[in-house]
Amino acid sequence: MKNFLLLNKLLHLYRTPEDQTYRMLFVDESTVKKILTWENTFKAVEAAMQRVSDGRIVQKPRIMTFIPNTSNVMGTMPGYLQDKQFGALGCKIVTSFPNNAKLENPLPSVNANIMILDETTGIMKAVIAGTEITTQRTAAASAVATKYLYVNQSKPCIVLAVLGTGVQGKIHAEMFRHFFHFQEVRLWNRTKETARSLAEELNKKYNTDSFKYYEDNESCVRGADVIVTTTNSPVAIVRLSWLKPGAHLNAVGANRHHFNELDKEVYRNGDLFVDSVETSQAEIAGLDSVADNLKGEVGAVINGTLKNSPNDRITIFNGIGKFLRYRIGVVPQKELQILRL
Ligand SMILES: NC(=O)C1=CN([C@@H]2O[C@H](COP(=O)(O)OP(=O)(O)OC[C@H]3O[C@@H](n4cnc5c(N)ncnc54)[C@H](O)[C@@H]3O)[C@@H](O)[C@H]2O)C=CC1
Ligand SMILES: O=C(O)C1=NCCCC1
Repeated sequence: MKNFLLLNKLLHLYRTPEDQTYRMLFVDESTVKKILTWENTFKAVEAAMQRVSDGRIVQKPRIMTFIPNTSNVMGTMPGYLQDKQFGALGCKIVTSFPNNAKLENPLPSVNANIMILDETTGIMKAVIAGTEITTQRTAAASAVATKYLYVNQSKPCIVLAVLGTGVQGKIHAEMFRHFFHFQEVRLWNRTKETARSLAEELNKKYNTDSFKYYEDNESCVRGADVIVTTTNSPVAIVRLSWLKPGAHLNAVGANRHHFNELDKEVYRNGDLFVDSVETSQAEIAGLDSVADNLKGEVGAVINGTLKNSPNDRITIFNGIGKFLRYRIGVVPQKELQILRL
């Protein structure tokens, strides 16, 4: 207890030679939830993607520490983003412990904290709880990619299919309906009951019947305009023959098995976009096998330096190459104002 109090005191009162009263701020999850909106998260991620592609970001591939004999992993993601509104120097630590959901008192499987440092002195200014930021930022990255690779091409936004209804599945279903007004949002999950109860919860929340629960992944995907995969599946859950020409996919899930949610044939017959070619090449195992289909960065499409795919091509956004830039990029203006206090 004594140690805990001491640690707490040290954490909250960081002394510097210039300013003996410099205080470090801790922004907890409930404060983050009050500050973040889907709109400002979207804008921050959009800006971050652009900065990646115009070179105003310093960021090396994340370091993943795998815990032996488990599927648990800790990711360390340092970086610097130069941007008047969203910029910062910092590091996110995120863990993915898939069995947290099975605990007697279940916890989210993905948990994160973000350290923000002063860019002129290098002194730590704040620790921001990063779980909600990670949740929203990941879905916003898929939404930005979908906007620029699909929606802006005047393609239909009638049916959305979401495979996997955990934390990411839920936020993708809600955020995509919010931004793109899908008439039908199909939900599939390995444990059927989870998808059924999420459909029920969201229909109630939005007073609608647009959220539909599907018993099998094939019927969920067939006929969908946009597909999102948010699972830990080590085997393909989407096949090429189920897809409409010109459909768009966001592959969010899987860490060590990056390409496994989508069948290889999907990659071979689609155009693949990432958030950062450099970090994706370093991180995505097997990227070489589909290198011919890697078109480039979403940020380059936004910046107008990369052409979009023809309308009948399948497009894929592989969300695994994005690291700290979004964690930093997603710290919105209001939060930075708090940090400056
Ligand atoms: N690219 C990124 O920046 C991020 C990626 N992720 C990844 O997205 C995925 C989902 O994350 P969360 O929703 O936070 O996790 P979660 O634990 O809330 O949900 C996991 C989902 O995967 C499903 N699932 C697990 N094993 C499966 C299998 N063998 N086959 C089919 N479905 C299976 C579960 O039923 C559940 O729907 C994870 O792979 C996670 O690592 C999550 C956050 C950020
Ligand atoms: O980038 C992230 O954030 C995550 N990536 C994979 C594991 C969960 C969080």
